[in-house]
Amino acid sequence: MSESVIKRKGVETGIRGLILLEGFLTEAEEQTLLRAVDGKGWENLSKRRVQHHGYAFDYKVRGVNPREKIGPLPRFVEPIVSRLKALDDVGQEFDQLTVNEYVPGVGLSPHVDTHSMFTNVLASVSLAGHTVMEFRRGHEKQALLLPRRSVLILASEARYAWRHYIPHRKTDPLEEGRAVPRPTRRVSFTFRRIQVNPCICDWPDECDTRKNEQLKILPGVEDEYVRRMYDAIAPHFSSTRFSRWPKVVDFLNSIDKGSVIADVGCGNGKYLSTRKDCMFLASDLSVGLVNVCVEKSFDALAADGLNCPYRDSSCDAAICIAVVHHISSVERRKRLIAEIARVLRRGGRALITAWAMEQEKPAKTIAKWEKIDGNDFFVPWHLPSHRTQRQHEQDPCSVSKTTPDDSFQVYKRYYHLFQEGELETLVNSVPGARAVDSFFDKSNWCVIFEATA
Ligand SMILES: O=C(O)CCC(=O)C(=O)O
Ligand SMILES: [Fe+2]
Repeated sequence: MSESVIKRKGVETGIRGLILLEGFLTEAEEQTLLRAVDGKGWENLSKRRVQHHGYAFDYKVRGVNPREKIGPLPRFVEPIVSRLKALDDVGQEFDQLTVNEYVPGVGLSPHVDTHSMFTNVLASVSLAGHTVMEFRRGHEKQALLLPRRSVLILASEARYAWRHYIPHRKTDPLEEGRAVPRPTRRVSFTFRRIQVNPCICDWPDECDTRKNEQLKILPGVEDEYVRRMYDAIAPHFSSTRFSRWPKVVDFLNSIDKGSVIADVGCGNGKYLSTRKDCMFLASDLSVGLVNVCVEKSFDALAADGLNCPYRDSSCDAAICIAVVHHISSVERRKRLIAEIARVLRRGGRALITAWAMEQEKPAKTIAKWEKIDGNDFFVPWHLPSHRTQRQHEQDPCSVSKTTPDDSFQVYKRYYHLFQEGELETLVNSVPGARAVDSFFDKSNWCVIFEATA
């Protein structure tokens, strides 16, 4: 088909970068494509059937692993892919194809195709029947009929800033108040091109690359009431932290000899000598605590657990003890788990522990702590004045208090306390992590998870 017979529409929706080309496929081409996909295996999702070609699609990350290429796109789509490439508005080769099959009542939830995973242009061809796709950006909403054999091209603003979805219904209200039933079947071919570089689009609010960058920045509360607080109290804190928790020791003892174990948030390094036959990669956000480890002749480096300085799949096991409760948002807590899962090899296990809301002696703990909001608290640390680094200086993250016999500075420590089930849910919400055990121990919630990717 020559480009001249293609009727351009969609620009009138006011969505910049959206183009709808009607009659993009001939009836013969449509039949060929449908026969080809029907001859292949479908994957059943909860409501629709799908096929993925080029790269496997992972719905948890709404994208693909660029290293897991299945192969080139199937031969039967080659003519379509070259015709799309020849269009001025496309001008690129596609290497990933998702085929979706919809029956009446089944739609697609609002989403923006993951910025960091795919390039600037997406193309979706409608076969076997039409649908109505809706687009949302803030309070703006537009509906567009996608006729059978048309192709929808989403580029720039339409691709990056507008959410698209197909309402889950059996009829669509079209113009003049007419209710038009959905066809018995619609099959769409969505073509994308994998991208390996971070997204540099102009729409940061919908951009996962930017959101991830943002997550790397230490928020003020963690900088002041975690990092600097530990720097200030490190030697005193360390002098109170020598007993090792039996559950952590049990976990470490379950790991194979010769393993590489990441200790993310290693504190004063009290677990680093547990397994002489394994290698520990120890890190902590607090330089003060890292210095304590170094003074004990351990190797440790100052690094944020949300940016572990290790290669993917480089560790066999990990521990992250009493760290995640110091992270001040759900997104950042997820990022910590995701980082641990990333550095673990597939099947590698991590033990993660966090202080519980369900404290065993609430009168001595929660009742005395300063509630910030929800399950977030400031927990005091009393640092005797003779242990302060700068005895005459007032550390900005502490308040001085004087008792008749001694004087000390009180440091506030930020904690998000976990409720029953919360840590497990958090772990399971992270792609590539799956909780395999969960228990309560000494006012802590503990989860052992496995890296699945
Ligand atoms: O069915 C369609 O046309 C769109 C599919 C889609 O948006 C997607 O798979 O991301
Ligand atoms: Fe999409």
